[in-house]
Amino acid sequence: MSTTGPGGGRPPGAVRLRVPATSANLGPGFDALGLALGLYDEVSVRLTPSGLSIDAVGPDAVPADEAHLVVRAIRATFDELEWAQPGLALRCVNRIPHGRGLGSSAAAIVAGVTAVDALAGGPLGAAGRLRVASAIEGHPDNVAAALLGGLTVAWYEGDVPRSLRVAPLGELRPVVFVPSRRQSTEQARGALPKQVPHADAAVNIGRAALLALALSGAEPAAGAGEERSRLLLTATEDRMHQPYRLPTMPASADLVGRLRAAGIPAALSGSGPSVVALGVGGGQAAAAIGVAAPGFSVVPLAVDTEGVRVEAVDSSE
Ligand SMILES: Nc1ncnc2c1ncn2[C@@H]1O[C@H](COP(=O)(O)OP(=O)(O)OP(=O)(O)O)[C@@H](O)[C@H]1O
Ligand SMILES: N[C@@H](CCO)C(=O)O
Repeated sequence: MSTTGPGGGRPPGAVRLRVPATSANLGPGFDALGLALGLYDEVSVRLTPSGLSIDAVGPDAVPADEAHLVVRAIRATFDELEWAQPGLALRCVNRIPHGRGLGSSAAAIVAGVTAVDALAGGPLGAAGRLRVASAIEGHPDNVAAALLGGLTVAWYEGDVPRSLRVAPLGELRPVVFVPSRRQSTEQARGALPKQVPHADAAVNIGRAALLALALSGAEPAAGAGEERSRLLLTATEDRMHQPYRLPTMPASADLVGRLRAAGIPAALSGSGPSVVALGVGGGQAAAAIGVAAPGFSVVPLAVDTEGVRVEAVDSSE
């Protein structure tokens, strides 16, 4: 690692940004599909001569030292740019609940990587931000949606993550059901088998392709709202991860089952235990909200179409 930034010194400055929650998988799109949601963490980063201070507000406890995930992402990005590590003063307003399947870790990582890239004048670019953030997160689906907003597909070419974004259907009205219980993504990935039956993989390929088309506005033959709802119900079926994870989350399993029985396209959000309902139009959102969900907070959310937003950057300090 070099000990200097451009011009021979520590890059100066401060940056403030907001970053959205994300729901990954959406049923069949395991590790590939992501949807950005209108719920935001806010992060301000100021570079200082030395030391580390973290002022974090939010319902979940976070470390106040170098283990803090935003700090780890900032450090990784300085290393990537081969710049000397600065002191840091962070202020975080955390609204995305942690360990619930709403992409809190991806949001923290994207915030750190984007903050440094913005202060440095953008040398990483979109591809570099995705690469650095995915390497920390371990998979690119939440990260892509948090960076780009909207509906994203993420994949690897060799070991290089790539992503594509579309603005999803304007009538999409996501509702998330958030339990108080946490489950780490690492734990939830531990429930997955090394191999799945070929027939299940084939079903998932068809469902994921259908979901991407249906969510990005491709018209069902008859063009009617009800038809699209039915398509989405089919398109959110999954045989790759939920059959293995849901038995470890009985309340989420029960809720997904009851929402789907009511005709509402529902799936685990990310690795759970939150559940996401992908209703189309106000009627389906209201129907989802009306399904009894004891133990869950019911949160209707807009779709975020922008991704992480740098709200202020001052490189002159
Ligand atoms: N804003 C934050 N500041 C610091 N650490 C955070 C922040 N958000 C998340 N983390 C860290 O990430 C952990 C949660 O990550 P995890 O991947 O298990 O769940 P998630 O990202 O909320 O859900 P999912 O990945 O399934 O969408 C927290 O326990 C915490 O250690
Ligand atoms: N695709 C990841 C998302 C985690 O939010 C998983 O299901 O483990």
